[in-house]
Amino acid sequence: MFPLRLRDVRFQPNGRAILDGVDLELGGEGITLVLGPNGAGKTVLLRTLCGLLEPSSGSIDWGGGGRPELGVTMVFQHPMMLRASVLENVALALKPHGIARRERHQRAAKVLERVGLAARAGDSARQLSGGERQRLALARAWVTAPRLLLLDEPTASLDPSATAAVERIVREIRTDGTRILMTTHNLGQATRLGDDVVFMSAGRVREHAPVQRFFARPSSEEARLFIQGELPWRMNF
Ligand SMILES: Nc1ncnc2c1ncn2[C@@H]1O[C@H](COP(=O)(O)OP(=O)(O)OP(=O)(O)O)[C@@H](O)[C@H]1O
Repeated sequence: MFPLRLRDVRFQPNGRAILDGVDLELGGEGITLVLGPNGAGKTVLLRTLCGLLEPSSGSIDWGGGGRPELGVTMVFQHPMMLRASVLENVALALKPHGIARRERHQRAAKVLERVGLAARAGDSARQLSGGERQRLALARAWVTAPRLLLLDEPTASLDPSATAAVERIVREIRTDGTRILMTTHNLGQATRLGDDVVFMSAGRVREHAPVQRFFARPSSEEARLFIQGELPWRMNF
């Protein structure tokens, strides 16, 4: 599946360029943070990689082949919970993988322990708080051991302790061998979690750099201004 190469990828519904010629290459390991101002096309990029949106033109090369049917999973900013128990929400994610019901439940129970939701296994998933929902959504993805996990602002509406819990889980998923591509507006989070940064604006990738270098010496003026606009806010708290 890797290296994953995007060449001149465009998404232009009704002629408006949402992705305006994205070039990007991703190796098989680590956590890549996708940063950029509102409307830059970050979510659209993730949805395109997930197969939810079809590019208007350009090519996406998954390590020499097409997008694998299983192995790419996306967790949305506001994940939908099935009207079922917490355990069932996780176990059902394994159904397309052809795993028997009993084993689905066993694997789901193990993952729920890892995200700190074992005690809630029998509760209705729809009763969970925002932070618990995000942890459940991550468990649903993790249980399938995806090769690539796409996370769209997973901590956008969470308090600091729920955010820290999600960050810990994301690190563990990565340690288990999953490649992660994640959007965030939290620059502190980017420095805590990221190996590298993809900076987007106006539908294009302007910069792709190791996280320290991006924050210390952004190569574009636009990235520098973006960082300056955000960092004082982060440092005041
Ligand atoms: N399926 C779609 N069809 C047409 N336009 C879309 C579609 N999805 C998103 N857009 C538009 O594409 C632009 C980029 O949206 P996107 O959600 O990718 O931005 P973003 O960088 O994730 O921004 P934010 O940081 O605010 O979440 C927006 O103007 C949005 O309205």
